[in-house]
Amino acid sequence: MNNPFQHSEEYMDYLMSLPKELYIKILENLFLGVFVSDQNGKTIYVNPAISRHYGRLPEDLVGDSDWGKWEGVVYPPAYKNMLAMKRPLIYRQKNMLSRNYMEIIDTPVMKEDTPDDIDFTVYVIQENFSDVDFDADAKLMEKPEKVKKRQRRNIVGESHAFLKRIVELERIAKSDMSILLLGESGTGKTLIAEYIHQCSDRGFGPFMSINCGAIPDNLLESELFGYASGSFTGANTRGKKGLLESADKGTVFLDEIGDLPLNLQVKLLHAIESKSFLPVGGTTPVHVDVRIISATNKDLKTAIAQKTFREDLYWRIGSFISYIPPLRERKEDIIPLSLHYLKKQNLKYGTNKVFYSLTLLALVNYDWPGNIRELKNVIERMYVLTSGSIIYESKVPEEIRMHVPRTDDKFYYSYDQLLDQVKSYIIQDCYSRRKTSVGVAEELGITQSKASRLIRKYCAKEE
Ligand SMILES: Nc1ncnc2c1ncn2[C@@H]1O[C@H](COP(=O)(O)OP(=O)(O)OP(=O)(O)O)[C@@H](O)[C@H]1O
Repeated sequence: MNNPFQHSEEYMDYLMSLPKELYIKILENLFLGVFVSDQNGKTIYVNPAISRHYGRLPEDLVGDSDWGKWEGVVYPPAYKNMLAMKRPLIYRQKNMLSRNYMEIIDTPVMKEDTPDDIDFTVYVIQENFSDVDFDADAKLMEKPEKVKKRQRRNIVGESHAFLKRIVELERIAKSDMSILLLGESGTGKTLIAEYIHQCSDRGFGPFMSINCGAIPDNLLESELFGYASGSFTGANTRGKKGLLESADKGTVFLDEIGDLPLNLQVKLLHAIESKSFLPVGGTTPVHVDVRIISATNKDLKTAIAQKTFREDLYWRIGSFISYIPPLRERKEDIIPLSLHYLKKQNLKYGTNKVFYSLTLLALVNYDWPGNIRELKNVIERMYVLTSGSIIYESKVPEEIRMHVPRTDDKFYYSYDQLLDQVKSYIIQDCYSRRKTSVGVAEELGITQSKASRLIRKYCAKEE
């Protein structure tokens, strides 16, 4: 297609005078994924944003004309249709890494002298933004100091599933509403609770947290509410402030609230409603001004039905309820989080280690039952185990490397794609152990030339 918007000669001259580095920087910093293929379908340019969608590094894709590799992550392929129609195509594809839909625009650029021939094709890829709360983002833009705060914190996440919650919580932070964070262990509830506190007007006040499930019941009451002098044997004679009092003008984070014993649930409910309570053994009420943020990975609705959690307390602590999705439901965050934790290790030890692309792919394909806590541990472990500068897939713990993605979504993988994935895992695993095509051929009972071909296909860089 010829570009209908032709520049004037002067403007063209101006564009030509700009340094090449500027164009590279612009493309490299685009949030949208861009890649370009030549007239034969060979990839000639890939920007870093593509890694977010495909879990592969640009350098691993450039020079590649094996569309099967791309089709393995995006379904259905539309490239051939675009070539036949010779006009821009706009369509949606399901990203096989994140399971989200992406919007893609393929634009063929025709040759100047033979306008029927494609010179190259530009592909622009973006997530589906339909569920983004643009109003909330616009409000944040009006308040640069808030955005700065957001950047200051160590909260990493680019998926809409995650960003949507964060933007919502940033808004709620300003009010004094109680917040209940629900989500599996390791999803970042504690980190987010601290962030809410930072974003709130209480940010300069204290942030006190307690794990209700980790402290024996008999100590929990005095930890929370403090005790009066001489209230029990062994107690400090001057008495002790409890967590609620220490957090006055700040925020109290009650982690594992589902483990709070029933008698303390009653006392907590009363303290929240009257903004005062009696310390253990005390007779004078203590008045406090605190905001309560709670978290649990338990199903509180079931606990209410089983009468182990009070419904009135549930509504008190959960004026706003936010569900922090597990990592397997926001796979787009795996690569940014992995890079974040690798960067931290590099900074700590003054090194410059990088991931091999298949390492990242293996991480993305795993379900992470321990969520971000597990991911962080795995990155730190791989970092320590790598003596060179590239963290190869062989350093990924075996249970993660051998994990074949779930296939409960039938539309998700075709039979051929599934077969290809399995082949890829077998070859990669065998090659990471045997190191040579002779070894792979021997172990799998195939000819060496077939082994070499499969290694080139599935572990291209390592051969
Ligand atoms: N979005 C994030 N960006 C960077 N690091 C994160 C993020 N979310 C969580 N982490 C890190 O993952 C680890 C676990 O997070 P956190 O303790 O907040 O989870 P949790 O949901 O409170 O877990 P639990 O329910 O077991 O208490 C921490 O080291 C935290 O710093």
